[in-house]
Amino acid sequence: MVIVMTPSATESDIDAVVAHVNTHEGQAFVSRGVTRTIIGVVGSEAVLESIDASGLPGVADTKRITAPYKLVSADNHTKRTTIRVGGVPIGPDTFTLIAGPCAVETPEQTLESAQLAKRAGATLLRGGAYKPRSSPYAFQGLALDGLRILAEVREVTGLPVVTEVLDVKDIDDVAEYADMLQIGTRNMQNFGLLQAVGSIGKPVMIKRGLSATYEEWLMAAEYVAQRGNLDIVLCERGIRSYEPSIRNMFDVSAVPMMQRMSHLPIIVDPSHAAGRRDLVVPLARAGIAAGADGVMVDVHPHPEVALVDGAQALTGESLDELAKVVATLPALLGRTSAAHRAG
Ligand SMILES: O=C[C@H](O)[C@H](O)COP(=O)(O)O
Ligand SMILES: C=C(OP(=O)(O)O)C(=O)O
Repeated sequence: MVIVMTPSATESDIDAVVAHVNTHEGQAFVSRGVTRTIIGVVGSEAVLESIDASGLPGVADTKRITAPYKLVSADNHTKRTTIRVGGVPIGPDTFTLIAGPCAVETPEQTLESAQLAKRAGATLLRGGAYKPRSSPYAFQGLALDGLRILAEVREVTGLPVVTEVLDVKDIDDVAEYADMLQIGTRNMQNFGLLQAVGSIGKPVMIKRGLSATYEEWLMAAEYVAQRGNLDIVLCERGIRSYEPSIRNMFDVSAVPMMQRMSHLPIIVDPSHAAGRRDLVVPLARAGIAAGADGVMVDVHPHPEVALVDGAQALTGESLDELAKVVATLPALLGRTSAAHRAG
């Protein structure tokens, strides 16, 4: 970490900062320049976490340069990044709705879901062909057949496809059909998978791990970036909590925090956070209001017979309600809707 002093900082301001660092068991190295003084601070992660010098007299800025994630860090980025998925932008100036079925079940169900999604304002289609299920006896997805269905539905609707890859052995297949590859919550720290998707040159969405800290999440993104791929979208999807009436605890702070810690786009998935239809739109509203660059939701034409996560799928009135929110709220916050732009 470095602490940058203002040009008018006095010797006693500098001494006070050094004393502050020392009382937190850090080591301070004072470097005096022509116009200002910079204090380098060395210490363990915990020590650096505990030192907050930002409010001390004469301090202009504090910068952590010891972050274990560097390429995805906000440091040295004056503007947050916009990435493109099949021509659709995701970034700070636009708002992107990604919607579709949790799982690809049949060609008809996928097409109907995509049409519902598009009508609600989605410009990207989500849908899982490889499903990460808690039970090995639960529906695991249609695999390659599911990918082919997604590609057919893309042809008909024009919606680029976001779909999950679970295993390194499937990356080539998924990359052949997908416009963006999704790393699910359960694989956020599957480092071999992260490195492998980082090498294929297609956008990657990284969902926050079930109990991951912000730093762990960004280190996961760093694994992808380190392989040369900076086209990464972060997705907050709720974390494990002790509250049984909701599936996961939607962490709205993750949105502004990711925007402070990283230059990458951040979207939210209120469906997997809530696990129940009646909470999806309120959580989507909260995510958008907090500054999310997009929202990803599950939709299904007949949730009562869905093979995965029917309880959280939007349909009918709940989907209409979401459509109203995405048509109005992002614009109020100065965002334009992310229309498809080729190239
Ligand atoms: O996207 C859906 C996931 O595969 C699903 O949420 C997994 O959860 P479950 O297998 O515990 O139902
Ligand atoms: C499995 C999914 O989500 P998560 O990894 O967040 O559970 C999904 O989006 O299909």
